[in-house]
Amino acid sequence: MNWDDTASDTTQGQPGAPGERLVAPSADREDQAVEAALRPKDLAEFVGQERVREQLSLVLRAARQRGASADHVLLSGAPGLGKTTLSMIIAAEMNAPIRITSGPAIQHAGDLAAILSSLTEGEVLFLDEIHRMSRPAEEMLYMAMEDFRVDVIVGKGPGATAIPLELPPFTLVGATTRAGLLPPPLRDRFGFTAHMEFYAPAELERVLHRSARLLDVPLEAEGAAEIAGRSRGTPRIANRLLRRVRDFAQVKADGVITKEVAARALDIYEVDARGLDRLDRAVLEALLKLFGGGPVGLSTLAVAVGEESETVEEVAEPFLVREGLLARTPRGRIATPAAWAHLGLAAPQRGLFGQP
Ligand SMILES: Nc1ncnc2c1ncn2[C@@H]1O[C@H](COP(=O)(O)OP(=O)(O)OP(=O)(O)O)[C@@H](O)[C@H]1O
Repeated sequence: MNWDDTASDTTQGQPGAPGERLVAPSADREDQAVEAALRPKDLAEFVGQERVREQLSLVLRAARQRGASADHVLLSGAPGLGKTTLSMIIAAEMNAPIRITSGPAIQHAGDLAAILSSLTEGEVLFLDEIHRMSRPAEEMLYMAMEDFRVDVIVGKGPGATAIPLELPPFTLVGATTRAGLLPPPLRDRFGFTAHMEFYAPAELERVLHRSARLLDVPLEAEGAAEIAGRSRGTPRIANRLLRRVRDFAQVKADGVITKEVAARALDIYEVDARGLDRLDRAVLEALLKLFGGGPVGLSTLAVAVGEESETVEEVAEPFLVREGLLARTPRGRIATPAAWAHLGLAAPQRGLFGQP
């Protein structure tokens, strides 16, 4: 098979700036366009998250038996793990319509009142990034969740009056990256809270096989394993990598995604066997090769890789820490023995107190 000229025609615009990263967990425009087609439609189709699925299935079945709307549900977890998908499944399982909005879109209590007052009985309201709602809207939500009622304030100053507005029973599904970001009074008003975990490689393989079937892409078991291992525990990233590998398989091979095709394609896109991309590797390499594994301060490390401190701290480090390759200590960033091993370098011998 001839792989020769691949690097020159497939790396255009990849992966440089954080927004363009192939391994970014948040959705880009292409993801948004194709994700609807790949979303599982019911709980049985939703891969992994066994405990959440089991608990949610009980909550929904009990509500259906009572003929009532389901309890409010809070979903916490990193981007791309399936919170939006799950909210749509909740609506589908309850045979109810769904309204989708997000915290940042609700800046005034009036915005929320308008949405709440137009809900129909049993409707599911999905509020993404619920921790980013404005304070007055948040307070209005407390009452809406508990009593299915809001007070709409009319007028200003001493003449202002509160007009109570009855709401039909609805189910709020709130999503947040961290439940700890929510004020306790809001958190307490959810009847069911689910924390979504990163997916195991075998689960991502199932996600990939399902997506490949829907996209009509021939995917071998070992090809799926290769992509899953590089997908950072995140279905959205797995699906995105699958699309890039499919392009490669189509242009440079016979269309079938084998282990070799997947590895070769993702090497070209600089997503390594553990899911690190160019920026992650640059940070790790600087830490090991320039600073002997640390400790080194964040700003020094950032200058060494030619990035802003925030980019290193918010874009590269969380995954490196999660993978156990880098640790943040009061004295600075340090590499773990796994980091040396991952880059194929020998770790220096250290003295009792960490000095080389
Ligand atoms: N458990 C799963 N099984 C199969 N596919 C999944 C699963 N979870 C997520 N996906 C796929 O990953 C994509 C991203 O999922 P989704 O949009 O629900 O993530 P999210 O957690 O809401 O992300 P964000 O926080 O960025 O909105 C979807 O297209 C969906 O197809």
